[in-house]
Amino acid sequence: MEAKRAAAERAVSYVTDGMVVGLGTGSTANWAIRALGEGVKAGLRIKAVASSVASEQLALEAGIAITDFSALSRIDVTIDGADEVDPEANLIKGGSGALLREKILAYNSRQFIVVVDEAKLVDTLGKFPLPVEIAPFAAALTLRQLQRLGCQASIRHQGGERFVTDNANLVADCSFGIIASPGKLYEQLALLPGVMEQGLFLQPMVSRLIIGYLDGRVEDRWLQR
Ligand SMILES: O=C(CO)[C@H](O)[C@H](O)COP(=O)(O)O
Repeated sequence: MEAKRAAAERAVSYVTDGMVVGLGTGSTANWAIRALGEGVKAGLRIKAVASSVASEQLALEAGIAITDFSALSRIDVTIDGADEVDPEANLIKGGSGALLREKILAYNSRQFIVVVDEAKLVDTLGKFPLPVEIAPFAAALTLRQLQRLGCQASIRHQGGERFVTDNANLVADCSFGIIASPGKLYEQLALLPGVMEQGLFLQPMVSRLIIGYLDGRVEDRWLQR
């Protein structure tokens, strides 16, 4: 918890007056939202856009005003977590099912800052099942196509019910074990009808990677974008 918090708080130190800030989703992003809320209470002036209903609620509770996606023409910085990070800073995201809005924010931000604890670092992506957001009406067909790519795919459930995203879609969790070529898989998934978004976030997308360690260290890597 402290490692996630330390990484998130370092990321928030890059937010300055007048910025439009994209808010990620998940426990690490939540630390960033809380820290931003403290900043706002102390006088920081920002506009924020949230990647999920959950993050929007937390932001409002923290005193951060939320702007609608449709009202934005630019996003200065988005701060978000990840489920896995490989040595090239390619990511798996979507553990909380917010991948579609998260990717729109990341792609449209001048800076995309990823905040993780050291447990998220991997040599090769794929141990964490890759979340893929799919259209509900064609779920069975799309699931079969995903399986043909060499994974075990299943529809995500929560509390005994199918998990429904904030965009009214479903999530297929795809266990590949090892993703030998993230670029090739990205293209294959991008070509599949019924796939609304995939949890692979490939470089060059991340502009800064901040890693919190259990011993209290924070590693802050600037990556050209
Ligand atoms: O992609 C995400 C949500 O869709 C999260 O950033 C990812 O699941 C990491 O979560 P946490 O910070 O709780 O470990």
